[in-house]
Amino acid sequence: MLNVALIAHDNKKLDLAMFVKEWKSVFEKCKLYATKSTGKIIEQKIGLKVTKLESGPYGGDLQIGSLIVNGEIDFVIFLRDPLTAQPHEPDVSALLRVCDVHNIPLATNLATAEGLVLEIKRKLEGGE
Ligand SMILES: O=C(CO)COP(=O)(O)O
Repeated sequence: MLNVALIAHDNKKLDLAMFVKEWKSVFEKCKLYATKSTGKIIEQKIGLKVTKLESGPYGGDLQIGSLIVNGEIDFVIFLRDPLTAQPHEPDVSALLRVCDVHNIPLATNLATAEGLVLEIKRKLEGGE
């Protein structure tokens, strides 16, 4: 089982939901984690089960970061809003940093997310 964290800032939540819908056949084979509002949208709009953590501004990014440190996340898709300042920017940076510290594949835009989901699909199909 592959563990995937899905996170999106408000202006990117629709993009993420559409992306997850497009690749539902892949994501339904993964264990999904998300920050609270992102997870709710994925559950309600796509019908996938998601383990929901706190909302990003309330520490959810740090909780995902902690899961990464514990070796419990294999892939992260985090659609950030590059045009809006976030009150919890230090938490966002910390999450990105632990991905790099632990060499966890991280997509922060749809183009890279596409590449990442193809890699998830390849792994699920037993590819090395
Ligand atoms: O703020 C976030 C990531 O930094 C996402 O949090 P929500 O999914 O709760 O909106």
